Amino acid sequence: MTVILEARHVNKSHTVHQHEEHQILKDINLQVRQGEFVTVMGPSGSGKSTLLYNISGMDQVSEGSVYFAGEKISALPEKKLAKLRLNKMGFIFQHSHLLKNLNLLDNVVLSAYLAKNSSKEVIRARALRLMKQMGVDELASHNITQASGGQLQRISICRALINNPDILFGDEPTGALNSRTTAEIMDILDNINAAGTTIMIVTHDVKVAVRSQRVLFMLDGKLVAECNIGKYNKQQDIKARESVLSEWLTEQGF
Ligand SMILES: Nc1ncnc2c1ncn2[C@@H]1O[C@H](COP(=O)(O)OP(=O)(O)OP(=O)(O)O)[C@@H](O)[C@H]1O
Repeated sequence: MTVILEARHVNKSHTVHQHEEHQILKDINLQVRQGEFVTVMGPSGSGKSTLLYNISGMDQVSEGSVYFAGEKISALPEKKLAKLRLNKMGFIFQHSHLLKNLNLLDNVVLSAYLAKNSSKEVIRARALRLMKQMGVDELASHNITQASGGQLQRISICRALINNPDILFGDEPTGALNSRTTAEIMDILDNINAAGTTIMIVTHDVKVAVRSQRVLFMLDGKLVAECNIGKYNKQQDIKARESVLSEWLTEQGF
């Protein structure tokens, strides 16, 4: 299958205490195939979020290269990179980061207005269609204080999908949700992945990781292990997948 995202010998350092260099990512080599659903796990502080931000072009690697759909994005000027992120990538975070001075529909359409690939009418119709699919269309004219955490996360998924991205990145997208809402959001992500969108998310939660095809494990800035659990299908016994993954995580000392 085609590789959509690749990291080659990626290092990332931050300067701390004025001159001291702190190396966060250490020689990361990684390939994500088109249509895959990959999760990244590991202890707090191991570098999971840093990995996500550096391979999605949200942050700049210190050394090494990142390729997206065959193009070396780690060398792109910021303007070109921003355009590529806008058109080809979607992002969801632990907290929805929606704008409080816009209603929820306007939050969803904003990045499509910026991308200017379609008319405003077409974009609004697509946004309402997405919001309907996610069960939040009735909240279109509400603001962020008038929706629950789960509803806001559905809205941020609509926002991430509005430009029809090839890949969806998530940094703890269910981290602030209860277990029932987590399962609902994961059902949505399963469907998005089944429709062809590649997904890569960082999570602490086995119940989230169990939905992915491949789990990468990070320790002290390095990718140290991976577990291939195969594509999740709704007929499968989720408990069996969970126990395979939990056993593997125990082996990693998690
Ligand atoms: N901008 C920065 N400047 C200096 N250090 C940073 C910066 N960003 C992250 N770090 C450090 O890099 C390390 C990895 O952070 P990161 O957030 O990537 O870890 P994580 O595995 O996602 O952690 P968590 O699970 O707690 O979210 C931490 O020690 C953190 O303090």
